[in-house]
Amino acid sequence: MTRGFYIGRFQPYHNGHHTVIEQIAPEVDEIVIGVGSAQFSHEIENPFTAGERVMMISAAMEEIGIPFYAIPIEDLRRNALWVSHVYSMTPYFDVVYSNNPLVIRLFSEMGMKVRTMPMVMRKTLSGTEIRRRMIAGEDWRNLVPEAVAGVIDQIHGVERMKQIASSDVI
Ligand SMILES: Nc1ncnc2c1ncn2[C@@H]1O[C@H](COP(=O)(O)OP(=O)(O)OP(=O)(O)O)[C@@H](O)[C@H]1O
Ligand SMILES: NC(=O)c1ccc[n+]([C@@H]2O[C@H](COP(=O)(O)O)[C@@H](O)[C@H]2O)c1
Repeated sequence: MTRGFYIGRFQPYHNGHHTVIEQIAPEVDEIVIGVGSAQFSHEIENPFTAGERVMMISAAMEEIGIPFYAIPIEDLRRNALWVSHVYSMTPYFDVVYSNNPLVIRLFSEMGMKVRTMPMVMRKTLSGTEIRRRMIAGEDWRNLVPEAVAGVIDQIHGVERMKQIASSDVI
């Protein structure tokens, strides 16, 4: 039994994340998905709650069909303790998948096996670009799995983003 760990903020979960998970799936029996910066929501950079992000991930994972756990993980102001904090919240895992230099360093220093994944269409498949498009009223739906667009509609996510963006200016 091999378990992989993949962490992100998933603000929102998009097709870049989905492609990474499709690539991880054949290499492991189960995936532990860490929903990072879980304490943040209703901010321009972090509009969605951890629970909403769990809904997006769960909806998207249905079409991949591998057993998974989506686990919210709050940030900790002590990088040296963060890996232990993650371990305390998750099922055991054997390998970490990340492109985040700090995540790679912290897990590597603890002796964990870490794999990086190629970036996919990074100009458009980025949370930052998708949030920008949502606020600007541009098309973002083709950048996320259909099931994720459904969750964002259900929670009136775009309306929230626009409202947060306008009150940020005031
Ligand atoms: N297009 C992509 N292709 C492959 N990996 C990606 C892509 N976008 C993000 N990732 C990776 O997925 C993990 C989680 O990313 P994250 O949730 O921060 O998304 P993001 O698009 O980078 O978000 P933001 O723009 O809000 O910072 C990171 O390791 C990141 O490098
Ligand atoms: N000290 C900490 O709290 C700490 C350290 C490293 C990564 N993280 C979190 O892990 C996640 C990494 O995801 P990204 O690769 O999407 O940035 C983020 O939510 C980040 O805040 C937290």
